[in-house]
Amino acid sequence: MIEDLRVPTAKVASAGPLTIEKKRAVTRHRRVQFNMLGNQLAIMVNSMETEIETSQFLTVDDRLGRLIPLESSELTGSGETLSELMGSIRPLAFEPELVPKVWGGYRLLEHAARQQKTSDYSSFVGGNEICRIGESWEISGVAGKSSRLKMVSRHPAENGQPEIWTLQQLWQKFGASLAGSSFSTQPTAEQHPEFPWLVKHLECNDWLSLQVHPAVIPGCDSGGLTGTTPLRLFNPDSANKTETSKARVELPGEFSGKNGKFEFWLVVETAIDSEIIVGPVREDQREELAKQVEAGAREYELLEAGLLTRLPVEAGQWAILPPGSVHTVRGVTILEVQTPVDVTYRIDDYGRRGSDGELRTLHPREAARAIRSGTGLPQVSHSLLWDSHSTSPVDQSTLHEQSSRLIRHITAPQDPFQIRFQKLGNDLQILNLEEMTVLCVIDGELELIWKQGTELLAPRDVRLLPVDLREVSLRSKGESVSILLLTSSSSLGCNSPPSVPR
Ligand SMILES: O=P(O)(O)OC[C@H]1O[C@@H](O)[C@@H](O)[C@@H](O)[C@@H]1O
Repeated sequence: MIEDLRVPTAKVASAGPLTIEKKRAVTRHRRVQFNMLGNQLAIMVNSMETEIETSQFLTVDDRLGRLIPLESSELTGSGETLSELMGSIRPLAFEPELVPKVWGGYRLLEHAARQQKTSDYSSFVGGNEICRIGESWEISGVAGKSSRLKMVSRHPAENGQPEIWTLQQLWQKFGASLAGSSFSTQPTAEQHPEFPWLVKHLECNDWLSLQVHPAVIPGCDSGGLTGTTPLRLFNPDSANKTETSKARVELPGEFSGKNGKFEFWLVVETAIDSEIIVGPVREDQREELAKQVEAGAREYELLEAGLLTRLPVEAGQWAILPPGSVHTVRGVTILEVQTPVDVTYRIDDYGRRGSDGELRTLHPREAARAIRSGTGLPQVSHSLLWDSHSTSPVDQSTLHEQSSRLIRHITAPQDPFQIRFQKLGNDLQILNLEEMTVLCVIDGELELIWKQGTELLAPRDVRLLPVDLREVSLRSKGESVSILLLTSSSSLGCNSPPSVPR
């Protein structure tokens, strides 16, 4: 039987993370886990030996249903600068967070286990049963899902436990060390600046939902949720596994406008049947696509109508998906960079059921609205999407070859972030950090050298390079290494393409 969970109120921000204000997260001898299943909050009650108490506010990590402390920039004993906090300034590594998905696989899980030299996979899924993992969040400042810094602080908290910093906390406290003073990282009355990028690895073993992301998250756009909704409790001990609580989630009537979700995908690995579906193919199809989506059209109908196109994909191709682009993909692992908006509207999910056994929710109305307010056509590299006579800006990247190095600028200056792909040889290259940079290793081994240290990075390793590092040196350990560099749009227009001096 489920005991009194004493959940007073929960505020839902979009369909994403919940913030629950409560003094006791746990009933006697039971651990309570929270999970967003579709549009419902599920609460899972596990028998536990010990009681977990917290006097803090909690946020709900809706990926694995774990409770995590609410973000706070009020950590104590932490030093005044990033350098003091960490002993010295260095590239920042974060704990990857694995997210179960119906379309996922086991490669991200295997990779995480290899990294930590463990064969206990269950530790990566919160002690739950091993399941398909679709996403590994590498760099995130998204509220309630902010990445945890791998390094332990030099200053243990008073209770002797090392402090665990999240990226969002670092961003708010040491924003200038990370990004320079041009970035505003302090909250104002109107806004609470989030870390500007979200970096994930995706393993899409099966098709993602056919989906679209919004250009703007308008008022009342709560992913289909309005008013209040009863909490659904998942209880593994009860016969029908679920019970309904009297507690209700209070949904805000309005969300303030927020910039939408712009996505970049680099295809890293493919299978035999790797394919991508995107649309609209032409601007003049946007309204028709929106109409059919609103009327509940399935993927095959949209393909038959020529409103979407289906293409084979290979490793090394990339896709640029501005808000309002309809897309899905299968048979790939992907490095994904996006603006930090965790809102997806599903058009078709091929009748799949989520971990709760229920059909995953579709959002035809919201999806149609997102398509109408789209800000550009989806682009897939290598001119695969449009034929060579087309004037569409299929491949807007510019290519520079310098001896053993190859540099490709993928994004356009007006895009919300800048992506640069580089292939390096084993001669030393100096990267001047004029702005905060995220470094992702795609293929090969990379030696990363900075003033006080050096580190050997492998494929799928991701590091945040604070601007205070000033410069790092890069060198391939083998014949060559492929890396992706992510920077902001701020300095773009002026010094594009940025130089990488020897
Ligand atoms: O709604 P599902 O199918 O789970 O897909 C959701 C996922 O879609 C992908 O395209 C990306 O946007 C991911 O960041 C997102 O989490």
